[in-house]
Amino acid sequence: MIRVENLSKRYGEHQAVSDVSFVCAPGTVTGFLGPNGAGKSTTMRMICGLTEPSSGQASVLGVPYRNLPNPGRHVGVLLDAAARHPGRSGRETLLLAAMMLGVDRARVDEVLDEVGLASAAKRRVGGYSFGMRQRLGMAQALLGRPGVLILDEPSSGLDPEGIHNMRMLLRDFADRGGTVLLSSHLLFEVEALADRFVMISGGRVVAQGARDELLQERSGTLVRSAEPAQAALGEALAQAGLAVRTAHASGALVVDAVPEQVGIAVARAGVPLVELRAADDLGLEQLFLSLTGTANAEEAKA
Ligand SMILES: Nc1ncnc2c1ncn2[C@@H]1O[C@H](COP(=O)(O)OP(=O)(O)OP(=O)(O)O)[C@@H](O)[C@H]1O
Repeated sequence: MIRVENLSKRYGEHQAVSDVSFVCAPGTVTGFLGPNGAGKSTTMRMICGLTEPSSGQASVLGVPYRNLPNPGRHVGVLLDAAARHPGRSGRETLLLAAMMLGVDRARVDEVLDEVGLASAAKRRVGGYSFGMRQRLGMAQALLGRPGVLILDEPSSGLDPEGIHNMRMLLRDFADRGGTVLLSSHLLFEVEALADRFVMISGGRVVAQGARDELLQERSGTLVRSAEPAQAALGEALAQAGLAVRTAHASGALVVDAVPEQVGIAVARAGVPLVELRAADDLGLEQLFLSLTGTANAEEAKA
Protein backbone atom coordinates (compact mmCIF):
# COMPACT_ATOMS: atom_id res chain seq x y z
CA MET A 1 0.00 0.00 0.00
CA ILE A 2 1.22 3.47 -0.87
CA ARG A 3 -0.59 6.47 0.59
CA VAL A 4 0.10 10.01 -0.60
CA GLU A 5 -1.62 12.78 1.31
CA ASN A 6 -1.63 16.41 0.18
CA LEU A 7 1.99 16.34 -0.95
CA SER A 8 3.37 19.66 -2.15
CA LYS A 9 6.83 20.77 -3.17
CA ARG A 10 8.02 24.28 -3.87
CA TYR A 11 11.43 25.09 -5.37
CA GLY A 12 11.95 28.80 -4.72
CA GLU A 13 9.17 30.53 -6.62
CA HIS A 14 8.25 27.40 -8.55
CA GLN A 15 5.49 25.14 -7.26
CA ALA A 16 6.55 21.75 -8.67
CA VAL A 17 3.88 19.66 -6.88
CA SER A 18 0.60 20.94 -5.41
CA ASP A 19 -1.59 19.06 -2.97
CA VAL A 20 -1.23 15.62 -4.56
CA SER A 21 -3.17 12.77 -2.93
CA PHE A 22 -3.73 9.18 -4.04
CA VAL A 23 -3.60 5.62 -2.79
CA CYS A 24 -2.11 2.55 -4.47
CA ALA A 25 -3.66 -0.68 -3.20
CA PRO A 26 -2.05 -4.13 -3.04
CA GLY A 27 -2.78 -6.25 -6.11
CA THR A 28 -2.98 -3.25 -8.42
CA VAL A 29 -0.84 -1.36 -10.89
CA THR A 30 -1.25 2.42 -10.78
CA GLY A 31 -0.15 4.41 -13.82
CA PHE A 32 1.14 7.85 -12.84
CA LEU A 33 0.74 9.89 -15.99
CA GLY A 34 1.67 13.39 -16.99
CA PRO A 35 3.68 15.37 -19.52
CA ASN A 36 7.35 16.25 -18.99
CA GLY A 37 7.79 18.50 -15.98
CA ALA A 38 4.35 17.65 -14.54
CA GLY A 39 5.79 16.65 -11.16
CA LYS A 40 5.87 12.84 -11.37
CA SER A 41 9.51 12.35 -10.40
CA THR A 42 9.31 14.92 -7.62
CA THR A 43 6.27 13.15 -6.16
CA MET A 44 7.97 9.75 -6.37
CA ARG A 45 11.12 11.12 -4.78
CA MET A 46 9.03 12.49 -1.93
CA ILE A 47 7.36 9.09 -1.46
CA CYS A 48 10.81 7.51 -1.23
CA GLY A 49 12.15 10.07 1.24
CA LEU A 50 14.70 11.47 -1.25
CA THR A 51 13.09 14.91 -1.49
CA GLU A 52 11.68 16.68 1.53
CA PRO A 53 8.06 17.76 0.92
CA SER A 54 7.14 21.40 1.56
CA SER A 55 3.93 20.02 3.05
CA GLY A 56 1.90 16.83 3.14
CA GLN A 57 3.07 13.29 3.74
CA ALA A 58 3.47 9.88 2.18
CA SER A 59 3.62 6.40 3.60
CA VAL A 60 4.57 3.03 2.19
CA LEU A 61 3.25 -0.08 3.93
CA GLY A 62 1.86 2.18 6.64
CA VAL A 63 4.99 4.13 7.55
CA PRO A 64 7.10 6.90 6.02
CA TYR A 65 9.63 5.28 3.66
CA ARG A 66 12.54 6.42 5.81
CA ASN A 67 11.13 4.50 8.79
CA LEU A 68 11.13 1.17 6.96
CA PRO A 69 13.79 -1.16 8.32
CA ASN A 70 15.97 -2.32 5.38
CA PRO A 71 13.63 -0.61 2.86
CA GLY A 72 14.96 -2.54 -0.16
CA ARG A 73 13.40 -5.70 1.30
CA HIS A 74 9.98 -4.03 1.20
CA VAL A 75 10.06 -1.49 -1.62
CA GLY A 76 11.78 -1.81 -4.98
CA VAL A 77 12.64 1.60 -6.37
CA LEU A 78 13.72 2.62 -9.88
CA LEU A 79 14.18 6.36 -10.00
CA ASP A 80 17.33 7.07 -11.94
CA ALA A 81 18.54 4.20 -14.07
CA ALA A 82 21.61 6.15 -15.21
CA ALA A 83 22.98 6.35 -11.68
CA ARG A 84 25.04 3.14 -11.67
CA HIS A 85 28.81 2.73 -11.40
CA PRO A 86 29.97 2.40 -15.05
CA GLY A 87 33.08 0.34 -14.19
CA ARG A 88 31.24 -2.59 -12.60
CA SER A 89 29.47 -5.32 -14.49
CA GLY A 90 25.71 -5.71 -14.15
CA ARG A 91 26.24 -8.81 -12.05
CA GLU A 92 28.76 -7.10 -9.74
CA THR A 93 26.35 -4.20 -9.27
CA LEU A 94 23.63 -6.59 -8.18
CA LEU A 95 25.94 -8.72 -6.02
CA LEU A 96 26.92 -5.61 -4.06
CA ALA A 97 23.29 -4.60 -3.69
CA ALA A 98 22.41 -8.15 -2.59
CA MET A 99 25.07 -8.03 0.13
CA MET A 100 23.71 -4.73 1.42
CA LEU A 101 20.15 -6.06 1.42
CA GLY A 102 21.15 -9.37 2.96
CA VAL A 103 19.68 -11.50 0.17
CA ASP A 104 21.32 -14.66 -1.18
CA ARG A 105 23.56 -14.58 -4.26
CA ALA A 106 21.29 -16.97 -6.13
CA ARG A 107 18.67 -14.22 -6.23
CA VAL A 108 21.03 -12.14 -8.40
CA ASP A 109 20.90 -14.67 -11.22
CA GLU A 110 17.16 -15.02 -10.79
CA VAL A 111 16.50 -11.30 -11.29
CA LEU A 112 19.02 -11.04 -14.15
CA ASP A 113 17.01 -13.75 -15.84
CA GLU A 114 13.68 -12.13 -15.04
CA VAL A 115 14.63 -8.85 -16.71
CA GLY A 116 16.37 -10.51 -19.68
CA LEU A 117 19.88 -9.34 -18.81
CA ALA A 118 21.55 -12.68 -18.09
CA SER A 119 23.59 -12.73 -21.30
CA ALA A 120 25.00 -9.24 -20.67
CA ALA A 121 25.53 -9.72 -16.93
CA LYS A 122 29.32 -9.85 -17.16
CA ARG A 123 29.67 -6.71 -19.29
CA ARG A 124 30.58 -3.35 -17.78
CA VAL A 125 27.58 -1.12 -17.10
CA GLY A 126 29.44 1.74 -18.84
CA GLY A 127 28.92 -0.12 -22.12
CA TYR A 128 25.21 -0.75 -21.56
CA SER A 129 22.55 0.93 -23.68
CA PHE A 130 19.94 3.05 -21.89
CA GLY A 131 17.44 0.20 -22.17
CA MET A 132 19.92 -2.25 -20.61
CA ARG A 133 20.47 0.17 -17.72
CA GLN A 134 16.71 0.29 -17.25
CA ARG A 135 16.66 -3.51 -17.10
CA LEU A 136 19.46 -3.47 -14.55
CA GLY A 137 17.60 -0.88 -12.48
CA MET A 138 14.52 -3.07 -12.63
CA ALA A 139 16.56 -6.11 -11.55
CA GLN A 140 17.89 -4.14 -8.61
CA ALA A 141 14.37 -3.03 -7.65
CA LEU A 142 13.22 -6.68 -7.62
CA LEU A 143 16.28 -8.01 -5.80
CA GLY A 144 14.97 -7.85 -2.22
CA ARG A 145 11.68 -9.57 -3.14
CA PRO A 146 9.73 -6.42 -2.22
CA GLY A 147 5.95 -6.16 -1.95
CA VAL A 148 5.88 -2.66 -3.43
CA LEU A 149 7.47 -1.28 -6.62
CA ILE A 150 7.95 2.42 -7.33
CA LEU A 151 9.22 2.89 -10.88
CA ASP A 152 9.86 6.18 -12.67
CA GLU A 153 9.48 5.80 -16.45
CA PRO A 154 10.60 2.15 -16.41
CA SER A 155 9.75 1.60 -20.08
CA SER A 156 11.87 4.40 -21.47
CA GLY A 157 14.66 3.09 -23.66
CA LEU A 158 13.19 -0.41 -23.86
CA ASP A 159 12.54 -2.08 -27.19
CA PRO A 160 9.02 -3.44 -27.90
CA GLU A 161 9.95 -6.89 -26.59
CA GLY A 162 11.42 -5.33 -23.46
CA ILE A 163 8.23 -3.31 -22.91
CA HIS A 164 6.12 -6.43 -23.38
CA ASN A 165 8.22 -8.46 -20.95
CA MET A 166 8.14 -5.73 -18.36
CA ARG A 167 4.36 -5.50 -18.60
CA MET A 168 4.09 -9.26 -18.03
CA LEU A 169 6.47 -9.07 -15.10
CA LEU A 170 4.60 -6.20 -13.43
CA ARG A 171 1.19 -7.76 -14.08
CA ASP A 172 2.38 -10.98 -12.48
CA PHE A 173 3.87 -9.03 -9.56
CA ALA A 174 0.54 -7.27 -8.90
CA ASP A 175 -1.50 -10.44 -9.42
CA ARG A 176 0.53 -12.04 -6.63
CA GLY A 177 -0.58 -9.21 -4.32
CA GLY A 178 2.16 -6.64 -4.99
CA THR A 179 1.60 -2.90 -5.22
CA VAL A 180 2.98 -1.12 -8.28
CA LEU A 181 3.26 2.61 -8.95
CA LEU A 182 4.82 3.44 -12.30
CA SER A 183 5.11 6.74 -14.09
CA SER A 184 5.08 7.55 -17.76
CA HIS A 185 4.48 10.53 -19.98
CA LEU A 186 3.06 8.21 -22.65
CA LEU A 187 -0.37 6.76 -22.06
CA PHE A 188 0.07 3.83 -24.44
CA GLU A 189 2.98 2.54 -22.35
CA VAL A 190 0.79 1.97 -19.30
CA GLU A 191 -2.75 1.84 -20.69
CA ALA A 192 -2.84 -1.92 -21.17
CA LEU A 193 -1.22 -2.60 -17.81
CA ALA A 194 -2.58 -0.15 -15.25
CA ASP A 195 -5.67 -0.87 -13.17
CA ARG A 196 -5.88 2.74 -12.05
CA PHE A 197 -4.56 6.00 -13.39
CA VAL A 198 -3.43 9.14 -11.63
CA MET A 199 -3.10 11.98 -14.15
CA ILE A 200 -1.01 14.96 -13.16
CA SER A 201 -0.42 18.26 -14.92
CA GLY A 202 1.35 21.38 -13.67
CA GLY A 203 1.95 19.64 -10.35
CA ARG A 204 -1.74 18.94 -9.70
CA VAL A 205 -3.79 15.76 -10.00
CA VAL A 206 -6.31 16.43 -12.76
CA ALA A 207 -8.02 13.03 -12.71
CA GLN A 208 -7.72 9.66 -11.05
CA GLY A 209 -9.58 6.38 -11.14
CA ALA A 210 -10.01 3.19 -13.11
CA ARG A 211 -10.33 3.52 -16.87
CA ASP A 212 -14.13 3.10 -16.91
CA GLU A 213 -14.62 5.51 -14.03
CA LEU A 214 -12.55 8.16 -15.75
CA LEU A 215 -14.35 7.78 -19.05
CA GLN A 216 -17.79 7.50 -17.55
CA GLU A 217 -17.35 10.57 -15.38
CA ARG A 218 -16.33 12.69 -18.31
CA SER A 219 -17.90 11.24 -21.38
CA GLY A 220 -21.48 11.61 -20.18
CA THR A 221 -24.50 9.47 -20.91
CA LEU A 222 -26.16 8.52 -24.14
CA VAL A 223 -29.94 8.45 -23.89
CA ARG A 224 -32.58 7.82 -26.56
CA SER A 225 -36.33 7.59 -26.45
CA ALA A 226 -38.69 6.32 -29.10
CA GLU A 227 -39.68 8.97 -31.67
CA PRO A 228 -42.97 10.18 -30.11
CA ALA A 229 -41.32 10.86 -26.73
CA GLN A 230 -38.28 12.76 -27.97
CA ALA A 231 -39.61 16.19 -27.07
CA ALA A 232 -40.63 14.93 -23.62
CA LEU A 233 -37.11 13.58 -23.11
CA GLY A 234 -35.59 16.98 -23.87
CA GLU A 235 -37.99 18.64 -21.43
CA ALA A 236 -37.29 16.10 -18.69
CA LEU A 237 -33.55 16.69 -18.97
CA ALA A 238 -33.97 20.47 -18.98
CA GLN A 239 -36.21 20.30 -15.92
CA ALA A 240 -33.60 18.29 -14.06
CA GLY A 241 -30.97 20.86 -15.04
CA LEU A 242 -28.97 18.33 -17.11
CA ALA A 243 -27.17 19.79 -20.11
CA VAL A 244 -27.31 18.10 -23.50
CA ARG A 245 -23.84 18.09 -25.05
CA THR A 246 -24.60 16.50 -28.40
CA ALA A 247 -27.78 15.61 -30.29
CA HIS A 248 -27.24 12.74 -32.75
CA ALA A 249 -29.25 12.42 -35.97
CA SER A 250 -30.64 9.13 -34.58
CA GLY A 251 -32.38 11.15 -31.85
CA ALA A 252 -29.90 10.00 -29.21
CA LEU A 253 -28.67 12.70 -26.86
CA VAL A 254 -25.33 12.81 -25.04
CA VAL A 255 -25.90 14.37 -21.64
CA ASP A 256 -23.33 15.80 -19.21
CA ALA A 257 -24.26 13.50 -16.35
CA VAL A 258 -23.80 9.92 -15.18
CA PRO A 259 -26.40 7.35 -16.37
CA GLU A 260 -27.98 7.17 -12.91
CA GLN A 261 -28.81 10.91 -12.90
CA VAL A 262 -30.31 10.71 -16.38
CA GLY A 263 -32.28 7.56 -15.50
CA ILE A 264 -33.80 9.19 -12.42
CA ALA A 265 -34.71 12.38 -14.31
CA VAL A 266 -36.49 10.58 -17.15
CA ALA A 267 -38.21 8.10 -14.82
CA ARG A 268 -39.65 11.01 -12.81
CA ALA A 269 -41.06 12.48 -16.01
CA GLY A 270 -42.35 9.08 -17.14
CA VAL A 271 -40.47 9.18 -20.45
CA PRO A 272 -40.05 5.71 -22.06
CA LEU A 273 -36.49 5.00 -23.17
CA VAL A 274 -35.00 2.64 -25.72
CA GLU A 275 -31.36 3.30 -24.77
CA LEU A 276 -29.48 4.50 -21.69
CA ARG A 277 -25.73 3.94 -21.32
CA ALA A 278 -22.39 5.60 -20.68
CA ALA A 279 -21.35 7.42 -23.84
CA ASP A 280 -18.13 5.96 -25.16
CA ASP A 281 -17.20 8.63 -27.67
CA LEU A 282 -14.18 9.77 -25.67
CA GLY A 283 -11.11 7.52 -25.51
CA LEU A 284 -8.61 7.53 -22.66
CA GLU A 285 -5.96 9.09 -24.92
CA GLN A 286 -8.26 11.98 -25.78
CA LEU A 287 -9.15 12.42 -22.14
CA PHE A 288 -5.48 12.38 -21.13
CA LEU A 289 -4.57 14.96 -23.75
CA SER A 290 -7.50 17.20 -22.93
CA LEU A 291 -6.71 17.13 -19.22
CA THR A 292 -2.96 17.50 -19.38
CA GLY A 293 -2.66 19.55 -22.57
CA THR A 294 -0.57 18.43 -25.48
CA ALA A 295 2.00 21.14 -24.77
CA ASN A 296 5.10 20.14 -22.93
CA ALA A 297 4.84 21.64 -19.44
CA GLU A 298 8.50 22.67 -19.50
CA GLU A 299 7.98 24.54 -22.77
CA ALA A 300 4.84 26.16 -21.46
CA LYS A 301 6.77 27.42 -18.47
CA ALA A 302 9.57 28.89 -20.59
N1 LIG B 1 15.78 20.03 -7.73
C1 LIG B 1 14.97 20.87 -8.38
N2 LIG B 1 15.14 22.20 -8.31
C2 LIG B 1 14.33 23.06 -8.95
N3 LIG B 1 13.28 22.67 -9.72
C3 LIG B 1 13.06 21.36 -9.84
C4 LIG B 1 13.89 20.37 -9.19
N4 LIG B 1 13.43 19.14 -9.49
C5 LIG B 1 12.35 19.33 -10.30
N5 LIG B 1 12.14 20.65 -10.51
C6 LIG B 1 11.07 21.22 -11.33
O1 LIG B 1 9.84 20.72 -10.86
C7 LIG B 1 8.96 20.46 -11.94
C8 LIG B 1 8.52 19.01 -11.91
O2 LIG B 1 9.61 18.19 -12.30
P1 LIG B 1 9.56 16.60 -12.30
O3 LIG B 1 10.93 16.12 -12.65
O4 LIG B 1 8.97 16.14 -11.02
O5 LIG B 1 8.55 16.33 -13.48
P2 LIG B 1 8.23 14.96 -14.23
O6 LIG B 1 6.74 14.89 -14.34
O7 LIG B 1 8.92 13.83 -13.57
O8 LIG B 1 8.83 15.23 -15.66
P3 LIG B 1 9.70 14.27 -16.64
O9 LIG B 1 8.70 13.38 -17.32
O10 LIG B 1 10.31 15.26 -17.58
O11 LIG B 1 10.69 13.54 -15.80
C9 LIG B 1 9.70 20.85 -13.21
O12 LIG B 1 9.32 22.16 -13.56
C10 LIG B 1 11.16 20.81 -12.79
O13 LIG B 1 11.92 21.72 -13.53
